[in-house]
Amino acid sequence: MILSFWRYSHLALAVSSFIFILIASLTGIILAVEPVSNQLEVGLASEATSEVSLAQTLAALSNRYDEVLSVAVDENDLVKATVIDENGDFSEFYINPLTGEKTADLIESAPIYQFATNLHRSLFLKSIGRFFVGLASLLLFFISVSGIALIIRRQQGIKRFFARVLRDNFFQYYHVYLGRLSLIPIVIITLTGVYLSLLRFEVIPATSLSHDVDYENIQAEPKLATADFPIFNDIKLDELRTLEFPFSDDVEDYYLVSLQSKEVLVNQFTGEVLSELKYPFVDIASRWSIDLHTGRGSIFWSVILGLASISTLFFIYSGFAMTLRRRASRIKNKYKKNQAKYIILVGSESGSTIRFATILHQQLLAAGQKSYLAEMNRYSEFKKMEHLIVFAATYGVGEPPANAKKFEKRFTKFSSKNPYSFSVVGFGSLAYSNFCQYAFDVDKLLQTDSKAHRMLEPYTINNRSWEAFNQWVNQWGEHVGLDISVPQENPITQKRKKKQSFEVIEKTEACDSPDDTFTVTLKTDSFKFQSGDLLAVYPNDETHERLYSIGLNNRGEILLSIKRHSQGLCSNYINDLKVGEKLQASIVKNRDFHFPKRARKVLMISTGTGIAPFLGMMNHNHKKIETELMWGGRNEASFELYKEVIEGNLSRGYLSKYAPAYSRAQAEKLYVQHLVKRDAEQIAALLKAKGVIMICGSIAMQKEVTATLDIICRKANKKPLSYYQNKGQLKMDCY
Ligand SMILES: Cc1cc2nc3c(=O)[nH]c(=O)nc-3n(C[C@H](O)[C@H](O)[C@H](O)COP(=O)(O)O)c2cc1C
Repeated sequence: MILSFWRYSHLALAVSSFIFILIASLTGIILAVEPVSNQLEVGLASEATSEVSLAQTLAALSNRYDEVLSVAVDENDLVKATVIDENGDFSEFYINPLTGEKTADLIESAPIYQFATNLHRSLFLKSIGRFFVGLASLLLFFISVSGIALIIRRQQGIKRFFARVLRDNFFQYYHVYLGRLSLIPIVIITLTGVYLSLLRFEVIPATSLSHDVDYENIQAEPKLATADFPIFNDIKLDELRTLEFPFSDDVEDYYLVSLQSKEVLVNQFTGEVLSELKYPFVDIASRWSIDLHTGRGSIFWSVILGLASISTLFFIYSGFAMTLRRRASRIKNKYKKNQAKYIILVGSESGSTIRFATILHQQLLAAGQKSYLAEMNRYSEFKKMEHLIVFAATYGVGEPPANAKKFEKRFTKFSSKNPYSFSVVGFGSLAYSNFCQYAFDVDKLLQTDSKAHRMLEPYTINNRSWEAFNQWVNQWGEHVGLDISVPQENPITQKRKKKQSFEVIEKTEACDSPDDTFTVTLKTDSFKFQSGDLLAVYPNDETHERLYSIGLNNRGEILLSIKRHSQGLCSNYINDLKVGEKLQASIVKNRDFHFPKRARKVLMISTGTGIAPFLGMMNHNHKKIETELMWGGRNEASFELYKEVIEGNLSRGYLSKYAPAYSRAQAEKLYVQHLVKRDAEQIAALLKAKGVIMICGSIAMQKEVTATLDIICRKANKKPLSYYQNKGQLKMDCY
């Protein structure tokens, strides 16, 4: 519920103000360039410093010009003067404060900046426009606040606000990632924008100082030369905002000196201070607001403001892309809830699970079955229900998604009168330590109903795998006696990966290996990839793909290790390829499973063909990061396939240690989790010292190893394994 509130607020605010924010961001980008170009343009003009006094500058100016009207220091700290020259002409320019010499003309704002300024400030609509711009600024501030709440929730706590973001999909990832980076500038831009609007509409009253001068007793004697006024000798140029000269020779007219924090009136003949008043807070705050909002005077801050504006454009785009994706997964039903025999309930946060559920729902309808699809929060009594199917994603720390939070309560409230069968499918990601936890919780809950009969064990689907979903539908169809199947081509991730030919340049034969395993080396020209990325191979048609973990050999070619399954379409297809032949495949980036660039120590754990990415990683461990490989296979003979690479890397120092766990080499079975347990102390120390553990291989092995690691972490380091996983110290790619 909490999440929904923030999410809907975030979205509603964004929708209601998006046009204004779009205009403000676009013009903001243009306006951020102006202070930078101004500073570069007047780069040679002299700066005001604490070395030069106002008196020195005034003396220099009076030697050069007939009449001086004012001296000012601008936001770039450059000194400018307004003078009347020998021809009686009025001019304003930058000066050298020591000589009074003109150094540069004043910069005129280019038409593009004037246009952008007007649009940015008032949309060319004067007061009404200014009002909407101010309001949009306030709304953007609230969007930022609701965004902070969403990030805290997503990152599982305020303390983890800046912890690594686990990558779910492109838009979500960068929305969060950039959101955190640009948060502070955006909050500053919005608050200062609101402040300036309040000032403009006099909600915050503008201040003017009211000096109390004793005109009765003003003296014109003793007369001093301006350059000898003690106050002008005391004022250094870096303290000055402006100095306005007296209008006339009347003794009542004075010098008006604006300093950074106060305003001073100075007798034009004697140099006596007539009045001195500090600026009120509103004035100081206004100057700060203008500087912070416009970036004037600071190239660094202008660049930050420009980047924040660009990020805002990305937030608009990615935010709407995510929303459209969610809306695309709205639920439609043909039958009423009490008419349907098949009830499909779905728990989904960002909508993808709804799309899987919809596909099953449509297949059932196409097969002439009465199916009803609903969100888990809408659970109630379904009078004709015979089969309940729950598709549940997991969020937070093994928690239900937003539209399933009320499920438990409703499930205990509404009980079914008739017996029914149920099957739970969990949607999650192995990148999280509580893989599909919520689906298991739902399965447990359903088992408490005496009318319910569990037809299938909970089935888990990692990263929206279409293949896994396909398999489950077939399995479930068989159990309920329905001939249904899902489309072969994944309609959810329609975006096709770019395919290319890969040439086989080396290969071993599965039949020569005791484990029916072989390696194949492939070459391609243009794809960029790293060890740990995946190769999606298409055996004979476009629809079936199989993913293999890539290792790079010394020449930068792809090395795959594949176990041939007797019925395996893809493994047999690759095994039958001859050197020189080509296969169609594409690269799938797997950024979360790349070799860490900065870790002090790395422990690689794998079984069977899961060794492939690690072979590649060690081949390219040029920095010689201390790296150990634990590998589980049947016996020494299984190791033969990889022996040359491993021994070569051990002797080069690219691999520090190789620890095998041969399950069948001795009477008692030895698995990698036993090695992990044996080396518990070193592993706990490795994690403490910011080392990284990488796991690749079967899911069964992954479960055993992570359970053992969790015990070690809790015992030795008093922290769960998820603590290290969240810090990016545990990387997994299991299948
Ligand atoms: C913030 C966040 C937390 C997540 N937590 C888990 C988790 O604890 N366990 C898990 O298996 N998957 C977790 N996932 C992965 C999602 O369950 C998975 O991406 C799922 O396919 C999303 O389905 P949906 O699009 O229907 O919401 C998480 C994803 C995000 C963005």
